[in-house]
Amino acid sequence: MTFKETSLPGAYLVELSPRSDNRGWFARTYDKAAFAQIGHHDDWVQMNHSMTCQTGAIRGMHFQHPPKAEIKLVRCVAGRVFDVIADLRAQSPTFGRWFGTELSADNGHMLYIPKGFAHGFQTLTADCQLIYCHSAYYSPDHEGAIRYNDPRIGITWPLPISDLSDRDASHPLLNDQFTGLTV
Ligand SMILES: Cc1cn([C@H]2C[C@H](O)[C@@H](COP(=O)(O)OP(=O)(O)O[C@H]3O[C@@H](C)C(=O)[C@@H](O)[C@H]3O)O2)c(=O)[nH]c1=O
Repeated sequence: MTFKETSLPGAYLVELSPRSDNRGWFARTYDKAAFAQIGHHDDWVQMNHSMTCQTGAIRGMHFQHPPKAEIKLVRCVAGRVFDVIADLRAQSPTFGRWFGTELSADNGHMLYIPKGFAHGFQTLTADCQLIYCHSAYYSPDHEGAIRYNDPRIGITWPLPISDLSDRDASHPLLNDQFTGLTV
């Protein structure tokens, strides 16, 4: 696997190195020693799997507040998604900026998302499935989110929105009082 740092420091696109033969291919998706090279030493304590039916659906933009802030490793295993992170780290030189990339079952890429980032995605095909590794347990009391269309972040989504949960449609917009997350 190879790690390519994104435009947001500490967030990496992880490309797999599949070995192919007549049967198909085999690829390592996590390697503790390899991830140590990018400074990752936490354990994964929870894995989640989601399926999103409609093309154009958005889920996000989610994070967990400290002390339950979490690192995520996200991979698309069916379909294609436009995966997005927004840097909410208080001391970050890229605070408020976003990064988006395509994750798909075909390209096998993963996105490594440090603590202090909001994460979301838009499906580019029907029936998209994502698998997440998390460094912290789900904690409803610490759930945080920013609105997918927050003008202070300005994410450019590739498709018209076909589906969005009521909750994701109503997250509060950022304001001057929000100076970032200390993680
Ligand atoms: C995230 C999560 C949700 N749930 C429950 C809460 C709810 O009843 C149901 C669906 O939850 P949500 O609507 O939050 O699902 P979803 O919108 O898919 O949430 C996910 O969005 C993407 C963008 C992320 O980054 C993930 O970390 C996660 O926040 O599953 C768990 O039981 N455990 C979990 O870890």
